[in-house]
Amino acid sequence: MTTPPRLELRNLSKRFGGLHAVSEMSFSVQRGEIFGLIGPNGAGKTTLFNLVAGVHKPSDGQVLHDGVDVTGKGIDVIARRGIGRTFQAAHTFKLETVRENLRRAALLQRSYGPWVHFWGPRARNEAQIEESSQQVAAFVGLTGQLDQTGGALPYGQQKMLGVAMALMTSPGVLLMDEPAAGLNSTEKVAMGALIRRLRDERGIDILLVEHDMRLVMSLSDRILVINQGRRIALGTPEAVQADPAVIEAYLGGDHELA
Ligand SMILES: Nc1ncnc2c1ncn2[C@@H]1O[C@H](COP(=O)(O)OP(=O)(O)OP(=O)(O)O)[C@@H](O)[C@H]1O
Repeated sequence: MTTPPRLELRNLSKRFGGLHAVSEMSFSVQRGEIFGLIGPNGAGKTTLFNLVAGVHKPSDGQVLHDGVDVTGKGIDVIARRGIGRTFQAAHTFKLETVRENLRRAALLQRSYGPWVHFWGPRARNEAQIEESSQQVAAFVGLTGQLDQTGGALPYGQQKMLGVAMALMTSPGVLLMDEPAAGLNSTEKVAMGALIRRLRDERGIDILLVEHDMRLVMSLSDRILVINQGRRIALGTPEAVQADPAVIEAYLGGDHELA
């Protein structure tokens, strides 16, 4: 029996009233893959991302994770299945230490849904959480900052903390929404290296939504380009950059395609 793809979208659509934000989208993210998702402003990237993450319910179509239909499941179920999403820097807890942020992220996964009363924070082994926090902090380069408050970290490290928090839920696949946004060029290089290590050293597959073309082109194995909610190209970075439909979609846009 062949192994199912990590994520598979089948004819997925999302309408907001009369607006077709995502239309009949089909693609799969394979094991060991960094899969880029790009498109001009308003193309439907965030909507698609939120459909996979369980924030929105699709109007039509299916989402499969490891071959299991998870269509329309909520964020709690999605997270518990091992589909993680990075926390935006804005969603880290600024007044709490890095260690406390990581602990919260570990507990979040347990504190949703009907099991909340059984899975109260105490039910999880605190020593285990501390050990994971140290491992995750070391992995993203925040060991020396464990006792600093989130708000005291430079912005680049706050974004690293957002990735670290996602790792506390041990995801098999990670949805990353603009990990490079707001970073300077040195921080972008560090974030790119981290994303590669997530795949290479932790075996985490990545669905990457990113406006920084240089980064997405250099990291992704394959890239899906969407515009007005529809697929316009899917292929290697080289193939999509040379695709006339992609060049056309970006002409006059804010983003350079190189
Ligand atoms: N909750 C919502 N209600 C109504 N319309 C929405 C909603 N969310 C998104 N849209 C619309 O759906 C379309 C796709 O938006 P989306 O945010 O997914 O695009 P995007 O590719 O992520 O854009 P950007 O690159 O600017 O973040 C847009 O026309 C947007 O206005």
